[in-house]
Amino acid sequence: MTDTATPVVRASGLTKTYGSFTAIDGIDLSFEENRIYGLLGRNGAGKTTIMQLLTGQIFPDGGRLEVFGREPAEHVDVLSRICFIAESQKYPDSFKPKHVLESAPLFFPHWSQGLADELIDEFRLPLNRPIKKLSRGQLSAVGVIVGLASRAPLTFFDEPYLGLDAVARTTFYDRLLTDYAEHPRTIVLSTHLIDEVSNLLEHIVLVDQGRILIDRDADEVRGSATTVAGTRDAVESFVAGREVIGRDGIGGLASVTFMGALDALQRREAHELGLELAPVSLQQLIVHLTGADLSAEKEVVS
Ligand SMILES: Nc1ncnc2c1ncn2[C@@H]1O[C@H](COP(=O)(O)OP(=O)(O)OP(=O)(O)O)[C@@H](O)[C@H]1O
Repeated sequence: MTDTATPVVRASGLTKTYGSFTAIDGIDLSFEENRIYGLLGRNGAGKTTIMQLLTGQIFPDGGRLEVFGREPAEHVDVLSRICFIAESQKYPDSFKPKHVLESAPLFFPHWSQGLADELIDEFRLPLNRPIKKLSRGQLSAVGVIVGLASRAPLTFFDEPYLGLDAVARTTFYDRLLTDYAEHPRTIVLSTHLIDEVSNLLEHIVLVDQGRILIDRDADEVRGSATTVAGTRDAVESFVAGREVIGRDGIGGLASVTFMGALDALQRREAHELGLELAPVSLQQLIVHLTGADLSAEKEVVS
């Protein structure tokens, strides 16, 4: 990887309309090689549409798009480097998981059978059961296994966790991180479980109503807000006059998140008041930036 490498995805002014409705409104986007991107946003924001455009499944109505330097829909060699795990992947009626997993290596040149076999065990996937009889979580596991074992240079997961229990989701996140460390590639993860995947994400693209609100390094996004925790009175006096985006607490204890970072002096002041500076919840930040007000919702006051 070099700094001058061509981005894996480069889009400018990308637009997609459905009749008079503009689903994607002239966005600019660039995905670098070997990074994990979080594509975040509320229902209907345009996340799936962006992924469908980037994977050549639908055509843009305007703008320019290059994936691995080429227009994706028209180049088989580009498509062979992409894996897209859709939210509700459809399979032929007669298919069993073993059929999916037998055919996947034909599509993905970097396929790892060893990783697929380990994941089949970890997700306890019944290989011989008809796909239409699988539970929702087992169906999601099929997609997660294909997405990870494909080791495709550009892998999209569109809300891949539907029905997966907490253990299975943790397996997915852990395996994604360890395999990514050994086999770096570009991964784009669309999810609503923002806090759960927060530590995986290196870069955040926040979409709202077909436009991009944030396109920034995840640490920078986290650094754009601060959480202080301690006794309620001390916390409230410390945050007075600040732009509060989230409150949490119980009894005399409170934790409040506000926009902005603290300088060294303000950090010392917080320390002297007995306040702790805690990591910011990315979810709180995103909810705030996309318009909903959670400030009262999460507060637990006894
Ligand atoms: N084929 C279509 N015809 C008309 N409108 C569409 C079509 N596909 C998507 N849309 C609209 O485009 C917008 C973006 O949809 P999209 O599926 O990309 O959202 P999303 O961010 O993935 O949402 P969610 O988180 O709910 O899956 C929505 O308002 C949706 O109703």
